Amino acid sequence: VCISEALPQCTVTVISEKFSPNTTGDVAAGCLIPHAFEETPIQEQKYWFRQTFDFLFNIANSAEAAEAGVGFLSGWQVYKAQPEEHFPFWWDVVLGFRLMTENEMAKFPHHRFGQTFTTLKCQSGLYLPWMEKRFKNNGGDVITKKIDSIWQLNGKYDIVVNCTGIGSRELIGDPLVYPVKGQVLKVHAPWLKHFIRDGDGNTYIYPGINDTTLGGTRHKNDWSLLPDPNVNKEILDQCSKLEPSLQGVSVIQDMAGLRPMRPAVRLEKEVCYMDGRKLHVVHNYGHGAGGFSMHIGTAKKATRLVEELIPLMGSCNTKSKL
Ligand SMILES: Cc1cc2nc3c(=O)[nH]c(=O)nc-3n(C[C@H](O)[C@H](O)[C@H](O)COP(=O)(O)OP(=O)(O)OC[C@H]3O[C@@H](n4cnc5c(N)ncnc54)[C@H](O)[C@@H]3O)c2cc1C
Ligand SMILES: O=C([O-])CC(=O)C(=O)O
Repeated sequence: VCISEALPQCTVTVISEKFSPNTTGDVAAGCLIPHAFEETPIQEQKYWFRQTFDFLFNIANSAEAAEAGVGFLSGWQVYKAQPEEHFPFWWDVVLGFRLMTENEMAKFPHHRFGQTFTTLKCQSGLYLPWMEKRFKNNGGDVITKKIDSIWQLNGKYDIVVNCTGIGSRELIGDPLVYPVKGQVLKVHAPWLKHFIRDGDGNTYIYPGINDTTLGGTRHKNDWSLLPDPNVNKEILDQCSKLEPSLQGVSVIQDMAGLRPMRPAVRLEKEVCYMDGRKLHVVHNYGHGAGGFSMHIGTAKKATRLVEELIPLMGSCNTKSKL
């Protein structure tokens, strides 16, 4: 979407094995709360988060909010022990961040410290199709296909933008990207209006438009996309401890997805060579547990990298194909 809007001189084709509702993003809670990447400078992560927040803030305030599935969500992040940082790097990007009062903490007898703020949430089942429509309205083309080698694209496209998430492990042979399986439950709990997240990241409750997402698990190097019924029980138990009104709640669906974890998001240009052939690639993958929180910031950077390559294209006087 960012490339097709910023670089109208290019024709853009999205090729993917799976589209919504069958992507990692469809499993995600879609809440904007960043997870820090160890090896990406914090100022850069903050900038990506701010760009993403500003983009979704505008959608949430527009007449398109309902169709796009984007809205504000307030809530509590609570900790069993004092966290290292009382004010995380993103505190002044979200709205109204403050520490919780003793009175508020009384709701969480097992926790000693808390933060409260308003952030944004994307209902992925609405947001992803809305983005796809926006892309097609810009003239973008969509093809459903698995790519076994990036060289399949050589000659057909001038630049390849690699956004394959965990697929990059096989497609690009990147050993740094690995799966962290996450399982969530969609439940019917319309009385809940605030999110509750344990700061350890292992228990969260995110009210959405049509349902509430309960999570979440983090199983490193587990490639299975099948939800585990025992884990469902654990999620319900943990979430009911945080929010006792969830005891006996009716479960609509269970889902699992693979977070494409990496020490840093890979956002860079690469020139690949094979048998005398040359292919320009822009990588944009490895968003781990923060794909929603950072997606517009990283997409804008990928767009700038593509823009830098355009003058090098033989066909730059006509239309570049991506
Ligand atoms: C349980 C859970 C909860 C989460 N909650 C949040 C949250 O609240 N907030 C947040 O910011 N993030 C959250 N995330 C993380 C977020 O979902 C991911 O960071 C994000 O979805 C990654 O997006 P992506 O487009 O890079 O990868 P994906 O969504 O996996 O998309 C990659 C696409 O590439 C395609 N592909 C891969 N390989 C190939 C190939 N060889 N050929 C063709 N196509 C290919 C796939 O079919 C897929 O469509 C959560 C994740 C999980 C699992
Ligand atoms: O941690 C959260 O609050 C949601 C999330 O990003 C994940 O499960 O990956």
